[in-house]
Amino acid sequence: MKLAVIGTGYVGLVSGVCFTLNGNHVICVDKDEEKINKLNRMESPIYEPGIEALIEMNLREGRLSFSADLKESVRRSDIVILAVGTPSLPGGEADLQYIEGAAAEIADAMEGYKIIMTKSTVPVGTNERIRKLIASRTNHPFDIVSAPEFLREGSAIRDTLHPDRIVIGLDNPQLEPTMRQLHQGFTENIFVTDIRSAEMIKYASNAFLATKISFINEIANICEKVGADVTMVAEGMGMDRRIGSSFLQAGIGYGGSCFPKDTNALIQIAGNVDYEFKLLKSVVEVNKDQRFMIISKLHESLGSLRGAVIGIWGLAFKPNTDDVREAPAREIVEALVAEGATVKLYDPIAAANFRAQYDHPQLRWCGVPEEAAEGSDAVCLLTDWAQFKDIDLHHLSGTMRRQILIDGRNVYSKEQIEGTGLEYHSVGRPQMGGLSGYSPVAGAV
Ligand SMILES: NC(=O)C1=CN([C@@H]2O[C@H](COP(=O)(O)OP(=O)(O)OC[C@H]3O[C@@H](n4cnc5c(N)ncnc54)[C@H](O)[C@@H]3O)[C@@H](O)[C@H]2O)C=CC1
Ligand SMILES: O=C(O)[C@H]1O[C@H](OP(=O)(O)OP(=O)(O)OC[C@H]2O[C@@H](n3ccc(=O)[nH]c3=O)[C@H](O)[C@@H]2O)[C@H](O)[C@@H](O)[C@@H]1O
Repeated sequence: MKLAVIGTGYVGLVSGVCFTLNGNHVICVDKDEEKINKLNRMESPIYEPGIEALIEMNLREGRLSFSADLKESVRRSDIVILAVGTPSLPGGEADLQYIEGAAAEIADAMEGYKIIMTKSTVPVGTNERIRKLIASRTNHPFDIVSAPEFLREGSAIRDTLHPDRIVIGLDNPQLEPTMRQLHQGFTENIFVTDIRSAEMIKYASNAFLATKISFINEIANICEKVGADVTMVAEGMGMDRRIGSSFLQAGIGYGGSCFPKDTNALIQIAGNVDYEFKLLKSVVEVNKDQRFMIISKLHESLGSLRGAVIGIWGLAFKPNTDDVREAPAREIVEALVAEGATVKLYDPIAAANFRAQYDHPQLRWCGVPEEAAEGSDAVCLLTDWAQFKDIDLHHLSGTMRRQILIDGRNVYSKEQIEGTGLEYHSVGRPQMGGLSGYSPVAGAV
């Protein structure tokens, strides 16, 4: 089959490249000519392990091409996939301007029957809006399919090629065989449903995962006060298959381009039909507060932060990505600057993106994690990059002005901390290192 994928962000590029692997011909389209030029030079505009090798292989084998010409690409395709952004408007609801703009361009380019498949995350009813919009601009026949995407940044290729499930929302049952053929080899678990339910499955899934994270973060906050260890609690909970062990890692909360945006959008979707989604509102509120736990722990150890030097390890919203969209690090760094600290920042790949969005005379940019720690009063680990696990903490402690390590992602074990001389604080675990162990608050036991 011939596909045109509109938008070369994570979703468009990764799904476009992966659709070539089961024999389809794919044109990845973007109106951003800079991105298309980069891709034609076999350079990926996104950081995703393995993507450049796949681009190179498929370009060479002639199954993949890149174009800024949407009209021509649509004309040459049987299936047109919408993978443009749906960012948040100031009120939280999804901004559909890119979806509507692309749909109008597709309609104007059509010269025959097309399947228009939406991979972007869109509010319930959007695919029907797309249908009306296209029908108002062309007499050519077409069908609409909702195919929400569940990939994660950093493991996007594996998630696409080996998904837990593929969700397909359609109202023309004759499309089902084509949809199965399109996804052939990815998984047998293809869940076919109606369009509105497919749209809702995407928001409900992201909201549920965000809920698990905020839930375990609140349990962690309680664990700290009662002397329990949240990593043990999560492990013990996760053994119950009804609960599951994933997304129970306590820390400084979720960030990224999707959970914050999609939870707010679902609150709005509910609000539009006069339903107050109280649970999800709390999930968002808990997440907003959780990052400031880092600042509270710094206050506990250092008192005032005026004149303090704080090292920051990790700026990306999670490891294996250079994405800093809605990264908790941003507000933490801003708070440190506002309190008068000098902040030494290190991230293996996201520093340039972070700096492009936020810079300040109190910030010092570091090339290695040890440099960010040197002369610091405290180091705060905000992203669980694998490299941090292997740092020589004994040596590090000797280079710091005060030996305080605040681990916002529970990376280190008791064994790694013992004997380093570091006063170590993590999330929801009994205190280890320089200070004495936990002392239960009155009434807790
Ligand atoms: N980033 C992720 O990990 C995931 C994202 N999603 C959803 O997928 C959608 C896309 O997200 P990202 O891939 O992050 O997108 P992105 O926002 O990074 O990129 C979208 C691209 O579309 C292009 N574009 C916009 N209008 C266009 C037009 N009319 N013609 C051609 N190109 C156009 C833009 O230039 C941009 O390069 C969103 O709805 C998002 O919620 C879903 C699952 C995972
Ligand atoms: O709709 C989307 O865009 C995507 O959003 C998330 O994917 P992603 O944002 O790439 O990253 P995750 O791995 O889900 O992590 C999100 C955030 O939650 C945090 N997290 C995750 C898991 C956990 O146990 N604890 C935790 O704090 C991470 O540090 C990160 O900040 C979903 O996992 C994908 O299924 C979905 O397709």
